[in-house]
Amino acid sequence: MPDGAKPVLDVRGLQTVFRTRGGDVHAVNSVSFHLEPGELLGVVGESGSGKSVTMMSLIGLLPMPPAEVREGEVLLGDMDILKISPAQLRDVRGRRIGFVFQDPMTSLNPVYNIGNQVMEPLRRHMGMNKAQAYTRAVELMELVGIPDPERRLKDYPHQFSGGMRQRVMIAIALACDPEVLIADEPTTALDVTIQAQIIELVKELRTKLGMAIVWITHDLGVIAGIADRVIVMYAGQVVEQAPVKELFANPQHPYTRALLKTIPSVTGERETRLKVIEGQPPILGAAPTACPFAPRCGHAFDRCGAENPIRRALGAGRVGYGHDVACHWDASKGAAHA
Ligand SMILES: Nc1ncnc2c1ncn2[C@@H]1O[C@H](COP(=O)(O)OP(=O)(O)OP(=O)(O)O)[C@@H](O)[C@H]1O
Repeated sequence: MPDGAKPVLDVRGLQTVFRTRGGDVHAVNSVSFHLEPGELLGVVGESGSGKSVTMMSLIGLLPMPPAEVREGEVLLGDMDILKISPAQLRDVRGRRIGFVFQDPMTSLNPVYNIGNQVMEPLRRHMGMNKAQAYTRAVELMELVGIPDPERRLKDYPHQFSGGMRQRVMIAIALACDPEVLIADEPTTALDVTIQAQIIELVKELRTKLGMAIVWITHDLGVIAGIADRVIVMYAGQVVEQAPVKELFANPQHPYTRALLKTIPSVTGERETRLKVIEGQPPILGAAPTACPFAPRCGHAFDRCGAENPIRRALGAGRVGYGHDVACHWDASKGAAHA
């Protein structure tokens, strides 16, 4: 997409706080990113970096309270979906934005058969009658590679394997032909072979259907195989953004560099973790005023403890397009920014 063309989804300055008895938790701190038509945007970061809370905030799936979206805009086309009514949001969610989560067992209702659950969004959002919804449900089951769809629609979630349940979730997410699909660690609970099959399926569906996808994972190895562009999150902030090849070839942020070193490598028969990043991502009681990665960073200097760096573009581009990073240390020069 040329710089300046209209994104499908444009998230600007999103800030989400949990109000807990122990005080506020600043889970999402001024997050901005956009999604281009048909692209697959990877969102990476360790557990607790704010990936899920960001996505749940923007589709209104967080329990409020304790969560509170304090600031930001989420533009889906021209509509700010943070400002619409709960009923309108329910319609957007499911019809224009589909989502798939990590554990399909908790997302599927155990007391309804699969047919009911695949047909539900078609009847609710697309106004289909029972016969139309059934025909479309059979098509969807075929689309996601579930054999013998007519028989399988009568089955209940517990009669499906983990991988097949995730295929059902994808069928439900795609039922209304959404513009955006949000997949939050969709393969984490699955074993490696099934994981690879689901990733292949999503790649195939993307080519066939052309929707834009946000794929959340802590696994950069997965991202390398599927994403067009990546945002790296730390402490509820975007710390780096780049096209996938650029990110792997020329990582700038010390956190991204450390994450890249944690990609498992296969040595003989054994998978080894090369290096783990020492320490933990912080739980923030206030919006960060210093660089939240500084305590774990080998390049930190005075300024990092005093000022939270804002994202700056590498080269002539704009932040959010091309390559940008939020760091006081200039990786290309191996020195602090002037
Ligand atoms: N209900 C809640 N109450 C208080 N804090 C919460 C709540 N849910 C999430 N958080 C906090 O929000 C921050 C971001 O969590 P989030 O789940 O978005 O991280 P994540 O990057 O998606 O991690 P994971 O990969 O483990 O899902 C964490 O510090 C977490 O402790």
